[in-house]
Formats: sequence, structure tokens, C-alpha cells
Amino acid sequence: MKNLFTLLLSVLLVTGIYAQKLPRIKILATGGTIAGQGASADRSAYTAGQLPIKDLIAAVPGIDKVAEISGEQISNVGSQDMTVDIWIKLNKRINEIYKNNEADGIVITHGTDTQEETAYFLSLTVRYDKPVIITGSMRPATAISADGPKNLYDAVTLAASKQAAHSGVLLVFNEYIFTGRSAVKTSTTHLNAFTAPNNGPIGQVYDGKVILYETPVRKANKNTPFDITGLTTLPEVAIVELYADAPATAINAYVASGVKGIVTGGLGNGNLNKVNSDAAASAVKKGIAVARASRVPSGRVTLFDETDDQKLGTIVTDDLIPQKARILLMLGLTQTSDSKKLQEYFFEY
Ligand SMILES: NC(=O)C[C@H](N)C(=O)O
Repeated sequence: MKNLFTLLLSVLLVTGIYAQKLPRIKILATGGTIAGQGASADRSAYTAGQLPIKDLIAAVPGIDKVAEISGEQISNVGSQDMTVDIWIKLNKRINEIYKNNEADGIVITHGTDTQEETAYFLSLTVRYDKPVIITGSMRPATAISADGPKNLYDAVTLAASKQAAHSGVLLVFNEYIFTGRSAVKTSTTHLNAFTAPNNGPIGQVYDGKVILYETPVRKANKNTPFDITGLTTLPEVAIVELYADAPATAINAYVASGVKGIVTGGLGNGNLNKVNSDAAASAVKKGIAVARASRVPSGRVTLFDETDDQKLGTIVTDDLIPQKARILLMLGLTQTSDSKKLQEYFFEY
């Protein structure tokens, strides 16, 4: 009898030791369509940022087998209303969670309209090389075949995997994994809303498994100088999109309003027409950083090609599209106003 008891005890002990302790995943909710509510399941009309995080978690069967889940509501907005204030709040909370070892991974639920911007901002400012995965949905939580629960399940799966501590935030959508730096929303309404025009996805999440094919090269997290701890605002940077025969009204108005930087969404290889070249040169003379991006969704803007950056005093944003370049310029301006240093940032982060 004694031997049987000892045997039973040792089996229980061994099983207990080997029973996998689930990773602790913290879900930080900011709103978006993933928390959206429509009047009926079969019509497209809805309002983003309505449901609380507990409802989103409850709508994901099996998520409690992937990780030990907890949720916090950071905000509840359609991400067309995302703000620098919410970014700073998110950055602060993520750094605090990892500093205090409150979680093994973090998932952010977020609207898709500005998800690509928040993802890049956090890639550059979170001080830990630990999993931060962002996701959302194209259909509201109340819609037929809502895509939010599956995207959230996949995001938690990636955050819980040992492979997610990549450099920077990773964006999971429609079973694809993108870096926060390269992900861009390229469909206004369809489920395959995100692509990465220059580099494509770095992996996939399918059937509860993560498959990664590439490792990001650009520096992120603690490998950047962009520690914004203690900052409550960021230097204002505006975007000016160009088009045929565009006047210099926008650049001149932003200069008059006191912005610290301007990103141009130029034509082709980031080209500016004559009036906007003159306006850019005059802005630089007034101490405003002007970075040339392009409205063209893929490729990169190169120095000294059709535009004489030396003469204008402008810099180029490499392969960053305007809305991404604005973020790097904002953060760069927290460190320096020297155009040479700012240019280096665009070739490094
Ligand atoms: N699919 C979405 O999330 C769109 C919504 N306007 C948002 O960005 O919050």
C-alpha cells in the first residue's frame, strides 16, 4: 500500500513539473472595429470602439488554452481618432508591464486606420525586445463572420510563441505576420487589409502555429535612441501630399503654424514641383526639417536624384511612406535638429 502511495505521489509530482505553465499574455485594448458594434449583423453600418476588452476576449473560444489572458482598456476609439497622447500612454504602460514582469507577451487591439502608425511608433519607443503584437479587424464584432476573434487568437498565439521577441512590434492580420515598420493598410474594406508593399509578410499564423520566414533588419526597441520616458508631447510634424500643379499653400501654412518638421508625399522619386521646392527650401532656412517621402506606395526615395537635396537642405525618407516617415521624424526631432543626424536615422531605423 505504502509503495502504491509513493508511486502515485511521484507520478503526480513528475506530471506537475512537466505540466506546461501557460505564458501570461496581457491584451491592451484601444478600440477600433474589432470592438465595433453595428445595428444588425448583415449590414455594414457600425460604430468602432464600443465593446470593452472583456467582450472581445469572451468571443475567442480556446484562447485560454493558448495563454493565461488578462485585459486592460487603454482607450476605446475608432483609430481615425488615435492621438499622440494615447501613443504615449500605450508606450508607458508597455514599458511598465515589462519592467515589472507582469506579462510574458503583450497584444494590442487597435483600429486598422492608423494601426500601421501605432505599430511603427511603438517599435521605435518600447524599451524591451519582448513580444508586442498588434491586431484588429475589418468587420465589427457584431457582424456575420467577424474577423476580430480569429485575428485576436492568432495575435495571442504569436505573442505566446518563443519566436515573437523580434525587433519591434509585429502586426498580425488575416493569418499573416508583418513588421510594424513595413505593414501598410492597402484595402479600405476587405479582410486582407494589410500588406507590406516593399517587403511582404515575414511569416504566417495558421491552425494555432507560427511560421516565420524572415528576421527584421532595421533596429528597434532598446536598440534605438528614442526613449520618450518623461515626454508628454512630441514635436509636431505635418504631411503635405503633392499632385499635378500643387500650390505651396500647405507647406507655407504649416510653416506659419509653427511645425517643427514637414514630410512631403512627393511625386515619383519624392519629387517636388517648382513652387513646393522653393517653399521647402525656405522652410529649411527657417529651421524646419523637411523630409522627402513619396506618394508612390512602394520603392524608396533616393538622395540627389532628380532633386538637389544639398541645395534645398532636404533629407530623404528611404522606403518609408509619408505616414511612417512622419513618426520617425517626430522621434528624431526629440534627439536632434541636425539634418545630417536626422538623415542617418532614416537609413538606420
Ligand atoms: N477596421 C477598422 O478598425 C476601421 C476603423 N475606422 C478604425 O480604424 O478604428
